[in-house]
Amino acid sequence: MSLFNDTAQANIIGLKNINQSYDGGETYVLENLDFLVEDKPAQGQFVVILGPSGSGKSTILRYIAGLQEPTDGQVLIHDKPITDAKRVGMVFQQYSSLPWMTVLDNVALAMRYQGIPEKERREKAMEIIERVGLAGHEHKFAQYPTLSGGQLQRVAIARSLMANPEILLMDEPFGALDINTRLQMQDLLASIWHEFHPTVVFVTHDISEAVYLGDDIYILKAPPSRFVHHIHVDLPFNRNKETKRDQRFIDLVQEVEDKMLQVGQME
Ligand SMILES: Nc1ncnc2c1ncn2[C@@H]1O[C@H](COP(=O)(O)OP(=O)(O)OP(=O)(O)O)[C@@H](O)[C@H]1O
Repeated sequence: MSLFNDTAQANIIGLKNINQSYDGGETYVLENLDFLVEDKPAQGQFVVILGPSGSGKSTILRYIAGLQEPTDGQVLIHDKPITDAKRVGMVFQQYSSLPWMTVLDNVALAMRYQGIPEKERREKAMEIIERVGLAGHEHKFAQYPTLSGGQLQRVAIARSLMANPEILLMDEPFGALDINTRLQMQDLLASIWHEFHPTVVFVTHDISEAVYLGDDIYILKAPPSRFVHHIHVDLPFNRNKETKRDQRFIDLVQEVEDKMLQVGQME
């Protein structure tokens, strides 16, 4: 039985029958992989991908961003072959800002190629800088240690939001942050998501983070990888610190952990 709802009217993301080899077909990182994300316009959704190290999570994000084509298979956005990934934003674990530019210039740059006048670009950039909690830092260079790791990830999120992405891809965005900053960033992301409601595809190794942020969690097995589990997160829409003490949250974390242990033992 498919893990995905293939009766959905329309999918915003469709990976179909994907095979990926990096050594000319001797071994496959991904084999017969499908990944469908239903289109929920004006509502968005938050999908989390978990899987062992090397199971192809970043590879999957690169397909959706249009940065890489699979060895075989189809990559569809809105049920059409991916042609233009302009409305796909991406945030990586490593800071993806330009360190020789200020925070304001980094954020405004995302709109430079859209033909929007500079004054308007800067005003819009300042709104988003304020939204991610960086007001007062806009004239600093986007580099460490002028800004902390958490602040640099705020810049990366602000940059990605500027383009008003329909799809936001996040590859372990909080993986390098200390625990307090990580928790703050999770709440920032959750509130931004409620406001902008893009479709987020989020990769993490942190199970508690996956359950806290996700609507749906998909788990990859080790290579040759494909998705082997789907867990729907039936927690309230608005989550906060209290949610993590809720018995349902604790049970879901346990369920995901059991499934991760199980995939670790799969051939
Ligand atoms: N361009 C490439 N050339 C060769 N091998 C690659 C390339 N990109 C990825 N791989 C290999 O494919 C496998 C999957 O890589 P990928 O980065 O997608 O996994 P991941 O699940 O994101 O890993 P991690 O959790 O460790 O970040 C790894 O074995 C990696 O070495």
